[in-house]
Amino acid sequence: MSLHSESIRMRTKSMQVTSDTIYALSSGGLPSGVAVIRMSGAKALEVTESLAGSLPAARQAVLKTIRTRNGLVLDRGLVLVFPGPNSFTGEDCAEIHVHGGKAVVAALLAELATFEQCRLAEHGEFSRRALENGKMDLVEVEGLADLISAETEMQRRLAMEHAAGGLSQLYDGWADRLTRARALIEAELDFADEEDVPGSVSDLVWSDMAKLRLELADHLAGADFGEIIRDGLKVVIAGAPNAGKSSLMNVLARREVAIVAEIAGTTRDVLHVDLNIDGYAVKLYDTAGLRDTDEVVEREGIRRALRTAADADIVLSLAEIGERAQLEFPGFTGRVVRIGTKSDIYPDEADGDYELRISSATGAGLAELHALLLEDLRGRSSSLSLALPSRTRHRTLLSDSLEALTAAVASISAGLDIRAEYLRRSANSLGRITGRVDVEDLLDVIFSEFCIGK
Ligand SMILES: Nc1nc2c(ncn2[C@@H]2O[C@H](COP(=O)(O)OP(=O)(O)OP(=O)(O)O)[C@@H](O)[C@H]2O)c(=O)[nH]1
Ligand SMILES: [K+]
Ligand SMILES: [Mg+2]
Repeated sequence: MSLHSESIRMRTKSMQVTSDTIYALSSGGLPSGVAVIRMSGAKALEVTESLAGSLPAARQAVLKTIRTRNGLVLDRGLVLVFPGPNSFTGEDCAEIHVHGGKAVVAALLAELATFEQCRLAEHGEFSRRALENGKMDLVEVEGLADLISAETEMQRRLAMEHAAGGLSQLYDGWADRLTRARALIEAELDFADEEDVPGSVSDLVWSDMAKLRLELADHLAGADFGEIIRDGLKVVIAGAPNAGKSSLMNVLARREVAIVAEIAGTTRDVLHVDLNIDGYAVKLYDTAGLRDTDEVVEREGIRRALRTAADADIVLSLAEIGERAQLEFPGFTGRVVRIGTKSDIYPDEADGDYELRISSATGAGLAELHALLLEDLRGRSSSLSLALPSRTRHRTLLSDSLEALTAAVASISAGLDIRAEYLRRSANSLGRITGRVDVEDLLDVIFSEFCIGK
């Protein structure tokens, strides 16, 4: 077993480790044209053979009649086997593709349950086994989960980058550089009197580490954008009562999400819809109109409105063009877009000082609002690459790694052993993102690049 899977096994020890063969309906809701039932574990092939009469060649789809052990025909369908370790989980795996009728699938699952040591898989258990067997690292598993829940094109691309190992490759590459630097330093420390070690490698090491520090900082700066792609851009509609906030929400959502009325103070709760703006997920919030009031429920609504605005990426501050309201959003440091509403009844272009003038009634200005949001989104990324961190977990560990690397580079007057220790910590934090360890690599580099074992 590799050190990698060893470390993951240790980390996941608290999880249930069993030798059960698991099965599940891996395709979506029923009824459907085809339903895929997946199996993984020691008995997967034996069970498949029992159901299909014989086993197809590895990784080849063959049409079979699927029967219970009593000879009752369940269905005809494609059968595939993936003997381990060349499978998704690393264990023996099989797939049976049957017709996606509820009774067909129920009958097949019931038959599977009759086999010893076979049981229905728990949530994510196939992926967990793949992780435990070193088939995927943590970032890839997270990416796979994101890929399955992706609803917009950008979410899909980001998830694909993670699931396919793009991000892991980056982190592994950096961890290798840190390990190499440490190896060179350790060699200088331990074997400085031996001839085979280059005299002073320090300059090379530290200039590469300074470069790596910049790359890491640059990458970390992309976390904001990565999180916005994954979680959606938070856009909050705020403004005075009757400014037309709920009307805008409804027209952007293309359905009657919020109650619209002439009565000021109609909206109390924070309402929310998910939009897809050219492939980007946008979370749009409608909030209570902001004003001084003694009414208890409305006051609570206003408190929630301000709290939601404080958390926003963008606040759309709406005011009826004739009203000229000036609003404050305490705690919010992002972009406020001042929007004048009901332009259909205020045709004078010179009225008020607004970035945009809209009418939810006629649709005027909505294309410009759409363009503004899209431009804002695109402006948040400095590169075209989607190898971006997208979770708080990534951000925290990358910050730890950067902090340690910064300390290593900056501690010029400290001993090499101390600086090497900072490098170790930096690599360790990267390794914790993907779930890899680097001890073995360190030894490999030391013993392969220098003939110090003489
Ligand atoms: N002419 C015109 N009327 C509008 C427009 N947008 C909204 N209104 C009207 O303005 C009134 C208030 O609209 P709402 O969307 O409920 O306003 P709001 O900002 O959500 O109000 P509160 O929830 O009470 O804070 C309603 O009578 C709407 O029909 C518009 O673009 N043009
Ligand atoms: K209203
Ligand atoms: Mg409203």
